[in-house]
Amino acid sequence: MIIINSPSTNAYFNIALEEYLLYKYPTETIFLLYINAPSIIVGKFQNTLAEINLEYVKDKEIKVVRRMSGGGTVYHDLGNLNFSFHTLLGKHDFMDFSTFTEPVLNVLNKLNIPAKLEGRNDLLVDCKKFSGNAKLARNGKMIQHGTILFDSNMDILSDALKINPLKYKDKAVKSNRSRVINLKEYISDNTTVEDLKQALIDEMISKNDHAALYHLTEEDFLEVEKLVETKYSTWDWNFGFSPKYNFQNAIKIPAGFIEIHLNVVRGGSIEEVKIFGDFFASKPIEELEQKLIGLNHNEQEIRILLETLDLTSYFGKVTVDEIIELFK
Ligand SMILES: Nc1ncnc2c1ncn2[C@@H]1O[C@H](COP(=O)(O)OC(=O)CCCC[C@@H]2CCSS2)[C@@H](O)[C@H]1O
Repeated sequence: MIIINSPSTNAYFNIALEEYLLYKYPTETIFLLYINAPSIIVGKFQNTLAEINLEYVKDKEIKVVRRMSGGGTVYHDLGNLNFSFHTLLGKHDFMDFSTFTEPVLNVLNKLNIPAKLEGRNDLLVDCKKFSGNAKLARNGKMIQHGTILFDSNMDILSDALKINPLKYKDKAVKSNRSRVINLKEYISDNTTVEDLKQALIDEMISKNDHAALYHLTEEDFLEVEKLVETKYSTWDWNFGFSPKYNFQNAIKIPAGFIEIHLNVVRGGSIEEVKIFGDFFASKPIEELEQKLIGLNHNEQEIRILLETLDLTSYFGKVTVDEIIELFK
């Protein structure tokens, strides 16, 4: 067993590292640990925009990253530890989460934390969730990974995942929103998330005869960085990859209100647009609708278009910023 303690706290890097390891080590068992700076990790089959509070996330410079495994959206920060088991596919029951949550529960139970696996894939203490777990199969291997909320900022977690359920309609996987808790509340001494990480490494070394720590090489870094650049830091993967959806929103403007309906296809581009409201315009609104078709549902791209147009001729007196609100 290879144990890797990632030296990076960059969520793009660590999520890319998971994919990289699948191909670098097609047969080895790996135990990977990583901690990410503030970030939101979205499940592979989710609609990112429907799961996150985009304005808040941008404001707080929280990274948004889509991972390879299914399941819901979680928040990470420096108080949240992630653990990841990579094994040969077929060696274990793919539906069962207990084998790879057991080492974590062992360590926590030794610290007198009454943690348990509940439902299919959550670890709970006193009915509150501190760990979400997910799986994926690829290249003959499987990864089971999970979070551990140890000392995370729960206000930011909850604000970053606050959504308006009325704006998006889609068949994407939805998150299972739960009551969450930090394990720190169950520990009286000054144990840190790093101590917990070390305890997990010690547990794996003591239970596995051939466990050895591996340090990423310069070449590993370069390869992972390539994946970051081409996939894990891109809008196309993190947002555009979402399944098709319908979006609707309305705003007030000085003259009245504007309502919009968008159909967005996989890949993120706008396929259909309907705009209506009680504004008076000199130009037909269909002309603007037509210009929006083919653009990505992405603030930057829409802003570039809006800035070239005379919006007043469509809506009466409005600003670009007002109309941008319509698309959020
Ligand atoms: N960090 C963290 N840990 C545990 N639970 C969380 C966390 N952040 C948010 N949540 C809660 O879980 C639900 C979503 O639950 P849901 O069951 O929908 O999704 C998951 O659990 C996915 C776990 C993915 C684990 C990967 C491991 C390494 S990279 S990410 C969310 O709405 C919150 O209520």
